[in-house]
Amino acid sequence: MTAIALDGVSKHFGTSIALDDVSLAVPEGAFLALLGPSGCGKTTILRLIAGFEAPTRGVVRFGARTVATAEAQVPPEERQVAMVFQSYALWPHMTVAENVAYPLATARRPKSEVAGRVAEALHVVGLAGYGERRPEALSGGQRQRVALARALVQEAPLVLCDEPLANLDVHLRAAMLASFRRLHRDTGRTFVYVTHDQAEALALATHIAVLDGGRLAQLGAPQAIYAAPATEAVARFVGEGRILDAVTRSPVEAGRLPVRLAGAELMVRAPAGTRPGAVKLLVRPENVMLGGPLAAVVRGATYRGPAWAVEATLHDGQSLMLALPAAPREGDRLDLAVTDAWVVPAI
Ligand SMILES: Nc1ncnc2c1ncn2[C@@H]1O[C@H](COP(=O)(O)OP(=O)(O)OP(=O)(O)O)[C@@H](O)[C@H]1O
Repeated sequence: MTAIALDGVSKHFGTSIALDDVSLAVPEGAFLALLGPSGCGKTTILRLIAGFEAPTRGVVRFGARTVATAEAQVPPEERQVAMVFQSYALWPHMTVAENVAYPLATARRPKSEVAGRVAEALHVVGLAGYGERRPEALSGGQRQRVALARALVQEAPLVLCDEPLANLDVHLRAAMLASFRRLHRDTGRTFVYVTHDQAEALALATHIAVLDGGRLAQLGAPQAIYAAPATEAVARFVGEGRILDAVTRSPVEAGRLPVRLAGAELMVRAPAGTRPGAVKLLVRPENVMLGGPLAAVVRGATYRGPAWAVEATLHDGQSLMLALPAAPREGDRLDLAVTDAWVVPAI
């Protein structure tokens, strides 16, 4: 069953086009990450789903129910969505428990029920026993977990998150990623999660929608987006790697294609319909090994902890990245093999 669908949705703000003919659908229980650079339209999609904006064109549906067209919109409070913001949006004068209880109190639920559900939500986010504190007496990560508990305490089947980890340091982020993943799994709710951080999207999502300039560039599973980006923009935005010019004379057979790169023959993956001629080849660092037909010269290396990120130039002047356990010297010669690469579809 489809949880959320956008059908031909555009959103204009005056003359500025925030979204241009976006169609996407995800099933119930999905974790959809909206990913893309600043200004690509992520927050606008979230606000259209929440009901804070109306589409200029197109339809927003929750399951079979139409919640918005250009002409008519269901108001936010009738959409059964819970929201988690980057800024936490906690009331400073209320205790943690009162903050979490707020949506239930405004829904006039009986006190006995509220207390039980608040305690349960705080337990789920790992904050049992923190109910009587004020938000100011909590760390950033704890505050974000209060905001998460407040979203969970509502019976909303849909949880919308707007860059909830953007203000947290790297360790808290890692811990919160685990919390989000567990909560998604345990509650079975549908999450829509805005982020410009590809690592977050890859770690959390069942579905990633990559946006580029207000258009949907690709919707797919994290593994599919990483292994087979649909456009050059997606290839550059998700994961590391270089896009190199190569040439093929053959048609694709069973997804495989022989290409010529800097004088060497490689077998790579390619989308059906790739035509003979010039192609763009995405080569990721983890697929470049020592010992192969590509002569290269080291241009530089950056220490990354587990390995050195090395930039090497091929004899035609194009460069690629690889990981090496020890630092090479600039000017060192390497013989490289590319074990996997993807022909980025031409559009
Ligand atoms: N209320 C508004 N009025 C005018 N333009 C707007 C409004 N809201 C968004 N926009 C424009 O629409 C485009 C998409 O904005 P949106 O906030 O959805 O991007 P985003 O991908 O969430 O970016 P960020 O990661 O920086 O938050 C941007 O060019 C933005 O300037």
